[in-house]
Amino acid sequence: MSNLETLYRQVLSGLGEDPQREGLLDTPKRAAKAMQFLTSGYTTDINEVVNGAVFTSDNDEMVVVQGIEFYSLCEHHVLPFIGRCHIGYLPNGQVLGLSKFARIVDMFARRLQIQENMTKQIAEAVQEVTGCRGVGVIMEAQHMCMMMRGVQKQNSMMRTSVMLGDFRSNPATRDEFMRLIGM
Ligand SMILES: Nc1nc2c(ncn2[C@@H]2O[C@H](COP(=O)(O)OP(=O)(O)OP(=O)(O)O)[C@@H](O)[C@H]2O)c(=O)[nH]1
Ligand SMILES: [Zn+2]
Repeated sequence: MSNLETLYRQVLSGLGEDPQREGLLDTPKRAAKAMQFLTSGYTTDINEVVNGAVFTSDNDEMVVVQGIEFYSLCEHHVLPFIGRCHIGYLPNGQVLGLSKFARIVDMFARRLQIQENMTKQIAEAVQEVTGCRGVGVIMEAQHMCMMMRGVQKQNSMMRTSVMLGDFRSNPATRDEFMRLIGM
C-alpha cells in the first residue's frame, strides 16, 4: 500500500466512515491514483512536453489558441477550479506545435494552484520555449471552493491575465489579442 493510500484510509476514518465497508475497500487506492494524476504536473518536464515541436516560420503575425479547457485544484481547499485558457503570441522566427499549448496548460493546471500564478507560469513557459516577441494569457474559471462551500456563489467567474513583451508594452498588440479572442 502506498503512503498516499494509507493516508486516504485515515481520511476516510477521520470522516467517520468505515474504510472496511465494501464500497470503500478500494477507495484509498483509487483516490491516491486520481490525485497522483491530478498533480502529475509536478513531475512533467517542459522539454518532454514540447518534444522538439518548435518549427521555423517567417510568419511573424499574432497566433491565438483559444478555449483550452483545464481542470486544476485550488491550493487553499484542494477543490477543483475549472475553466478555459486563451493564449496569444507573436512569433519571432519560430512557432510552437499547436497541441503543445494545451500540454503546457495541463502541465501547470495539474498541480495545487492559484489561478493568478498558473496564468503567469503558462505565459513564461510559452515565452521561454518559443523565444517569441510577446505573449498574452487569459484564464477564466469557476472555483468549486466558492460554489460548493463557503460563500456558495454559482455564477461568478474569475478572469486573470498576464501580458509579456509586446503584449505588455504595446496597447495595439493587446487590443488585437482581445479582439481575436472576442473579448
Ligand atoms: N486569488 C485567489 N484566491 C483563491 C483562489 N482559489 C481560492 N481562493 C481564495 O482563497 C481564499 C482563502 O481564504 P481563507 O479565509 O483563508 O479560507 P476560508 O475561510 O476557507 O475562506 P472562504 O472561501 O471565504 O470561506 C478564499 O477567499 C478563496 O476564495 C485563486 O485561484 N486565486
Ligand atoms: Zn479554494
